[in-house]
Amino acid sequence: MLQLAGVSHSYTSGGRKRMILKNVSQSFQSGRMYAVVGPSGSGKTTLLALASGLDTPVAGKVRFRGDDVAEIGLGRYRNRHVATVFQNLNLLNYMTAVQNVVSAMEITGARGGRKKQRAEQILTRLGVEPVDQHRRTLQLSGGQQQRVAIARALACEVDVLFADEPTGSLDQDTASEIVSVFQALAHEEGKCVIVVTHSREVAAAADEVLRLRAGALVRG
Ligand SMILES: Nc1ncnc2c1ncn2[C@@H]1O[C@H](COP(=O)(O)OP(=O)(O)OP(=O)(O)O)[C@@H](O)[C@H]1O
Repeated sequence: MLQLAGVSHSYTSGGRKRMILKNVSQSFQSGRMYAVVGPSGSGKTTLLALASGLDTPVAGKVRFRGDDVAEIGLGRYRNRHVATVFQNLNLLNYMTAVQNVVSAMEITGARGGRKKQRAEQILTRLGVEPVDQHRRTLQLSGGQQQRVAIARALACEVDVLFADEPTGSLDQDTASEIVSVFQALAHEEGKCVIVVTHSREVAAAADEVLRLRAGALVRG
């Protein structure tokens, strides 16, 4: 489904170049949940940015179903095939949960009518109660906001879902519920779910744990 082939990346700051990822190769399959772990600053978010088409590696390729995403076009790849739940969620807090999901459909150019009904269906599937679907997201709990952010990401029928530290601000019970949502998306809906996390519980729930250290990505 998604493949990193010899991916390297560096940043230059203060005139010095620092290699963050060194010749990383890894395949990601549909129907599986992956956890990317590693110490702070090891390059987890960088890896996510490259794999999700937000940035281009300095060397190597990111392939989606065999095609180089640079050739698909990063914008098209991001719009049609992948979605990301960012750490800060990026919700429009003055809007309701449903309006947030509908606006994501409009921004990404989702086709078809009945957007509101489709948004309600996605939110219901993710466990947001009907009464909460029509409240402003500002009034929702952290766990509910996280579900709305996932629903927004799923507003288009994407194949790959990325999440950056999705349980960082949640209590343990709510975090477990969100982890179950990711597992269900992988195992029941066949999505490829890639989660960057510091949490042992999230890592333990993944089908595969990938560890970043000194620019290399290793299993386990
Ligand atoms: N745009 C940038 N310009 C320069 N350096 C950057 C840039 N983005 C990230 N870095 C540096 O690259 C390194 C890897 O950052 P990254 O955010 O990928 O790590 P991380 O593993 O996600 O860290 P954390 O767990 O703290 O979120 C860090 O040293 C960071 O300061």
